Amino acid sequence: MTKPKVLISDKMDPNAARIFEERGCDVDVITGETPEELAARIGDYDGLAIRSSTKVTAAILDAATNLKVIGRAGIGVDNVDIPAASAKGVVVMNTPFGNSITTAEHAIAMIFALARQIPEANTRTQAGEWPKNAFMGVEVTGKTLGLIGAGNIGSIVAARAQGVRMKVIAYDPFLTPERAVEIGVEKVNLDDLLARADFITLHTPLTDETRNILSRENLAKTKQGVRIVNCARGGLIDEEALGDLLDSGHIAGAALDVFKTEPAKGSPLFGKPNFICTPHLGASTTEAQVNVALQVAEQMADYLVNGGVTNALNMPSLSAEEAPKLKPYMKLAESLGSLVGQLAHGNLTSIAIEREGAAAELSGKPIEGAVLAGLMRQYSDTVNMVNAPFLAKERGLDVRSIRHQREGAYNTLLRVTVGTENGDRSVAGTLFGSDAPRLVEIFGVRIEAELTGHMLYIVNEDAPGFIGRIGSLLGEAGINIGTFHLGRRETGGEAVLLLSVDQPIPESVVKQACALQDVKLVKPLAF
Ligand SMILES: NC(=O)c1ccc[n+]([C@@H]2O[C@H](COP(=O)([O-])OP(=O)(O)OC[C@H]3O[C@@H](n4cnc5c(N)ncnc54)[C@H](O)[C@@H]3O)[C@@H](O)[C@H]2O)c1
Ligand SMILES: O=C(O)CC[C@@H](O)C(=O)O
Repeated sequence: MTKPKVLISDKMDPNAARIFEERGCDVDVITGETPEELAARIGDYDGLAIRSSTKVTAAILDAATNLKVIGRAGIGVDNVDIPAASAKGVVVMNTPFGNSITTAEHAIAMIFALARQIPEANTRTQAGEWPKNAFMGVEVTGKTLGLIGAGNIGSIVAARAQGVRMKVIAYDPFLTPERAVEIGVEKVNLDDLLARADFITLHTPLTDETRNILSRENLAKTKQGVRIVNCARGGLIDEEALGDLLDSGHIAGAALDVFKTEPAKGSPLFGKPNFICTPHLGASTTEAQVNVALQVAEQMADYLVNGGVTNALNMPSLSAEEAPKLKPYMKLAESLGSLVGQLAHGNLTSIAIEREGAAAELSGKPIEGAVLAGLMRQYSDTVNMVNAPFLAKERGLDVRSIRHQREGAYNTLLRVTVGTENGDRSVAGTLFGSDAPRLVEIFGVRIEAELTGHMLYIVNEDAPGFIGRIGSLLGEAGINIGTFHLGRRETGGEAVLLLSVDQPIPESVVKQACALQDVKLVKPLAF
């Protein structure tokens, strides 16, 4: 088997390259390329490991003909066009926890730097001024810290701030009352936070809801003398309004690690005495960079080599432990999806995926992704588990996953039912042993067959002599039959024949089969 190839395109701790190699991937480290250079190179790679400098745009993804996974060594993925990646079937992963402590510590450092004006005092002292009377700081003890966003980083900031005896209030619409109690913060609304906080720190992603959350209007609602820290994302604060309120003295100080436009090389905030900044250093500690490099390489290699999915933003997680258990189900699910896709006529309006017995104990989402991939392959060559759910949604397909606790005739069973304008059509399959997928029912007829390679599906009237006739036809056409499976609704009723053959069946032979006595339908299949 050829080794998966990974490109590391941003400066990353060398542990990442080592892990990729140890896990069986070939790895190249090529940083600092222009988008055009990256686009010209990316077609060779199965994986792309990045930090924040590489911008994975739709144009890069268009050129990424082999790409299967993008791994962000860090949290924010605003430099990746996730909808475009999903549409191309590329998994996007991040490392949501590896740099949280480090970034929270940076926010705390900014709070202290602002409270005691350390950067400016340092500069002027080293300039020989000894400006002892120019600086009067504030204590943080007893002050109110307002968190906007109380997720991973916000809650670590809360714990550290409580350690220095600050009172912590938080605005986060997704923070449950129980979690607020657990992390010891008072949950408040945004106006309340703006009115009460002596220090405000931001810890949300940049979304349509959070963009400009500290707008001119909201900044004006803050307490006189407030100090503001942003180590989350540029774009959360109106930088121009911030500058005006720093000048007017309404805001006593501001510390930014992140800017609306990065690299920020000429902000109007620069040079203001009560403004301090760092060049997006929130995650820049040795510990955090080792953490995220190790994690991203482990996760990406796990996906490329074993199919395990961790911390994906556009696909359900699948542990490396669960991945091998799910593997035969994925094959079964994809074959069943493919079978209904090939056989159901008319517009598909809905699909139901039922799991029973042992299958009911497994994660439903990956199985759903595999069924949809099999089904949608009728419409697109580039479909896979990542983009199939998006394609299905685009086509307006109503997708339902159902988990049954009932005992059935099989230890484990998957049933796929599609709704068409001609009614519902359903197929079902099981695993023989622990890993051999088998079809067990097709449109209400019991039949046992392995869905593999080229097959021929025939519906006929159950009558003597038919099997001989179809055998002779295929034999005369030089087509070798591999396996032969029969099922019927009732004696003398409708019968189903499913046979595997060693080569594609020519159209002329299909036509001859259609013309045989008692035949109602002939359909070549491919898996
Ligand atoms: N400066 C850096 O180098 C650096 C390093 C790491 C992370 N970050 C950034 O820090 C931010 C927070 O990271 P995290 O790991 O804590 O993320 P997280 O997802 O754990 O937490 C984000 C929190 O924001 C909340 N939120 C979402 N929408 C909101 C809204 N409209 N109003 C208020 N709260 C809202 C969410 O409920 C969640 O609790 C991210 O933007 C991340 O990219 C920056
Ligand atoms: O990689 C970096 O240095 C920045 C990381 C940070 O912005 C993140 O979102 O994880």
